[in-house]
Amino acid sequence: MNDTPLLQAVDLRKTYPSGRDTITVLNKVNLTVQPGEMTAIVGASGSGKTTLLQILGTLDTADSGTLLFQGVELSGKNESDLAEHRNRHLGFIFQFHHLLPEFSALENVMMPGLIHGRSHAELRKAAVGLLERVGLAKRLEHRSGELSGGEQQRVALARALIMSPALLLADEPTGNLDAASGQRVFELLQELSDHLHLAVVMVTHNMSLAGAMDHCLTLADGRLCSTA
Ligand SMILES: Nc1ncnc2c1ncn2[C@@H]1O[C@H](COP(=O)(O)OP(=O)(O)OP(=O)(O)O)[C@@H](O)[C@H]1O
Repeated sequence: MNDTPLLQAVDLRKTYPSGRDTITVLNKVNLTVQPGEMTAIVGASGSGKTTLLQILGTLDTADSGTLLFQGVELSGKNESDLAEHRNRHLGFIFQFHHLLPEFSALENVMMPGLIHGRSHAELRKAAVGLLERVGLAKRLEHRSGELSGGEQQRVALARALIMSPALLLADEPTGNLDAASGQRVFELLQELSDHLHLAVVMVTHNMSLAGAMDHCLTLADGRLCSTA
């Protein structure tokens, strides 16, 4: 059996300049994510959760430490290789979802696949399926700028999943959803994790969701620890 972790972060350190000083946001952060595992990251505002997620997604770099994906070190790769890595393996969902407001929900979800040359018919089918699963079957042709905040967040989730990523990095994906929609999004992620081995690393302030995931880790004082 291949037990190479999907993602492994070793001794990540990240500092930011702050006036004459530097602040250490991450200090020897270690994290291992196996295929299909759901990991919650919780912590106080400003503790570095978003910074960590961005580094795990290669959207930012650590000052030191190692990041491995399927056993391959990413640290030395150039930007075009990293972009290819993100497109092939990662899905992102952030609080600010960056949908294209003039395009329909369906077009927004299909967009990443169209850019990468997938067939229109196959993509449309997959996008419709995902939008149905996030409860937006009746909003396919709505322009995304005319959807509610929660609906836009669900479109963003469907878009993040259209390329069948191995790892979804999610920053507060249920933050602006009502409880029922948040629960539905969470159940969809659980189903994808169970059936398709989608791994999820999710920053959340929702402790009941965090507690329902395989692992719940707290970021505090630059360190990541198991939540008691
Ligand atoms: N580009 C930057 N330059 C300087 N400081 C930064 C930068 N980005 C983040 N920080 C600082 O790093 C710390 C961690 O920020 P980060 O956004 O990762 O926290 P967070 O845990 O995600 O917070 P929240 O829960 O409020 O979203 C904060 O003190 C923030 O001010």
